[in-house]
Parts: sequence; C-alpha cells; structure tokens
Amino acid sequence: TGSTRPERILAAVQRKATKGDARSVVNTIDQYCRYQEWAMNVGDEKGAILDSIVCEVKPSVMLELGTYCGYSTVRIASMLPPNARLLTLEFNPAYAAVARQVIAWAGVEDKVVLIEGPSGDWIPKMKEEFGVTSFDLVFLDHWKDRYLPDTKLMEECGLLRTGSILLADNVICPGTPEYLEYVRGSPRYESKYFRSHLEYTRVEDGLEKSVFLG
Ligand SMILES: Nc1ncnc2c1ncn2[C@@H]1O[C@H](/C=C/CNC(=O)c2cc([N+](=O)[O-])cc(O)c2O)[C@@H](O)[C@H]1O
Ligand SMILES: [Mg+2]
Repeated sequence: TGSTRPERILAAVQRKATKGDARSVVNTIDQYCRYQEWAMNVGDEKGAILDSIVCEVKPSVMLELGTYCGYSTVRIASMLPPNARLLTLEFNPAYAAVARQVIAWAGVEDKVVLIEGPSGDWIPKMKEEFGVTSFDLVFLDHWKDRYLPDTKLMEECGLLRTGSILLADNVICPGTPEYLEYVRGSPRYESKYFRSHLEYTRVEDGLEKSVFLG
C-alpha cells in the first residue's frame, strides 16, 4: 500500500519547508501541488484573497470547515494575532493526522484548534465545548453540498452575529449553486464575488464573501 497524496504533501513539507516558518510551509505546498501533483488546497491565487480578507476582518474567533492537509489553516493562522483562535473541523482521521503535523511544522499550533468530526455534529456544540459566542469569520471549504445546511445550522445555533463574515471557496468550480442562491438572495446577507481561478489551474473559480446582517 503506497502513500496517500496528503502523506506525500506532508513529506514534501518536512523535507523542504523551514520548521516554524508558516509561509515556507505554504510556499512548499503550493510548489508541490503546482509542479508535482494537484491537490484541493485553496492555493496561492485564491489564498491571496483569503489573506486580504483575514487581514481586513482581524478575527478573534474564526472557523474553518474542511481542514484537509491544513494548507489554509496554516495560511490563515500565520495572519492571526497571538490571542486569536482558529477552530478547524475535519472528519477524515487520516487527513486530520496529516494536518496536525503540517500545523505543527509551521509552528502555528498555539492559534489552531483542530476538531476531528463532522461539522453537523460539532457546530451545535461550539458554545458549550469551546466557549464560542459567535464567529467573526468562517471559511467554508468542505463538501460543497454541506455549505448551505451548515450555514443554516450556524444561524440556528446563534453562532453568527451582525457583521459575521462567511467566505466560501469553490463557488464556481466545483460550484455551490444552492449556497450561492441562498446568500445572494437572502436579505440577511450582503454578498460579493471575488473572481479568481481554481487552484494551480486556469479554470475560473472564486470566493464568495457574505456579511451576515442579523
Ligand atoms: N461535514 C464535514 N465535516 C468535517 N469535515 C468535512 C466535512 N465534509 C468534508 N470534510 C472534509 O473537508 C475536505 C473536503 C473538501 C471538499 N473540497 C472539494 O471537493 C474541492 C474540490 C475541488 N476540485 O474538484 O477542483 C477544488 C477545491 O478547492 C475543493 O475544495 C476533506 O478533507 C473532507 O474530509
Ligand atoms: Mg476548496
């Protein structure tokens, strides 16, 4: 049984990235996935948009849905002030195991809480288990058909406050039509599309930034 793609990405990080240097980890994964084998990281082009929004919002408490190998986890954490917290949800134990090591190699583990399990189970427990009042910023990058149900679940659980921001990856490719229709059609959101490309390709994709109006 050979290695998995996430394990090969981890091996590249441990071989080529400077330990404790988050940007070096980000650059190493981008190099590997652009020139060796594609992987579903938000990537460098959309990543720059993600960086600018994290810098603008300066979240104290942030949620990421879909950790995968931890690329965006590290990218986001490297932009956060020391007292900020990034909670990230991943239900595949093998991916979570890789992500923990990528996060550790980058030296950002103090800002990150990786929670292993499905978003549907954990979103309702955020207040009691993690003392979350509400999320300042949520990055949606998990199964595309979960974006809408999990957004509605966060609303129902009172995890969004006036001004909370949802940032969704892949709204064009692979696409999240039901989610887009909801946030663009609802009077409770102010939505904006940031046009870009699918990671490491010339295919159109983009991020949708939606401000919850309460
Ligand atoms: N309910 C849930 N709770 C916790 N973790 C969950 C979850 N649903 C999925 N996950 C995890 O989130 C990741 C899935 C990402 C799907 N992205 C994608 O499918 C994707 C595909 C392409 N693409 O095909 O070009 C490009 C992209 O940028 C993409 O993000 C995986 O690590 C998976 O284990
Ligand atoms: Mg994605």
